[in-house]
Amino acid sequence: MNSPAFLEVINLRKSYRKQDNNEFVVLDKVNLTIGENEYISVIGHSGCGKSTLLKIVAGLEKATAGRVLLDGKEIRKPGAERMMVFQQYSLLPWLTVRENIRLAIDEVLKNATRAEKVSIVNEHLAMVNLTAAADKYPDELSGGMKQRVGIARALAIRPKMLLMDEPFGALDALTRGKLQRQVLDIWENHKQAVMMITHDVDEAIYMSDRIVLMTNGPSANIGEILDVPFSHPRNLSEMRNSKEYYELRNYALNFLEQNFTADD
Ligand SMILES: Nc1ncnc2c1ncn2[C@@H]1O[C@H](COP(=O)(O)OP(=O)(O)OP(=O)(O)O)[C@@H](O)[C@H]1O
Repeated sequence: MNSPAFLEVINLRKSYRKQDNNEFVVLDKVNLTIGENEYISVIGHSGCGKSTLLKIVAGLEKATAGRVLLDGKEIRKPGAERMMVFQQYSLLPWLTVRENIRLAIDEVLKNATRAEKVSIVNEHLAMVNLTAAADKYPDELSGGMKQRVGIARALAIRPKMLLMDEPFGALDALTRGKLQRQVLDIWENHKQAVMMITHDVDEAIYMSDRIVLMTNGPSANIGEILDVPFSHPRNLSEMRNSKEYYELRNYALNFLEQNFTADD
């Protein structure tokens, strides 16, 4: 089932030095590969190190030991081939929707002509249904719209890999469902490697090809990786009517329950 490795996380360890000078090991012996067109979700209890893992892949944090390779090359710093979408929208409030997306394109696609840049902005505004809101400022947008700008901005750079840290976590259930569908539509049409952190087992099953279940920290690592047995494009109501859906859901929930500690 696994496609050839595009992202390779090899024996990754991340620790911090505590105030008493002892080492606090967040992640230890983490091994993971992600295929070029694969959508992976990472689930685990709060504080187990999911964001730390994502930040190391993004190049925002350094591993203490081990290696992370993208397309065979070691990741040492952030790069435009890996774009990050955060739970909080991180838009520049003094720029319009269009300008927020354009800024990212100006920074990364330096050789594109002005006309090409305008066309990329328009294409990505349309992709997330924001054409009508293009000239609005972030303050004038709902949470779901802001998150769509963040996603359009990340995709506009045409990254090889999309890194998302609970991208739907701050949204109400209805908006979350709509945005999950939209992101899945985009991904089903323009496949790329995705690593998405979520706390929501249903979201992980709906969207991803494989689900990475992390053990609790300290020294967290990968407990199990579950294959999601549904092909794309996916239909949520059909999936929810199937036995496999509930078996997988229960399996993942049981895993998380068994790894529950007093700190959670
Ligand atoms: N800069 C840092 N210095 C010291 N400890 C840190 C630092 N960053 C993270 N940690 C610790 O590493 C552990 C993992 O944090 P991380 O944010 O990766 O967890 P998480 O699984 O993403 O949590 P959540 O689901 O709550 O977002 C936590 O115990 C956290 O306190």
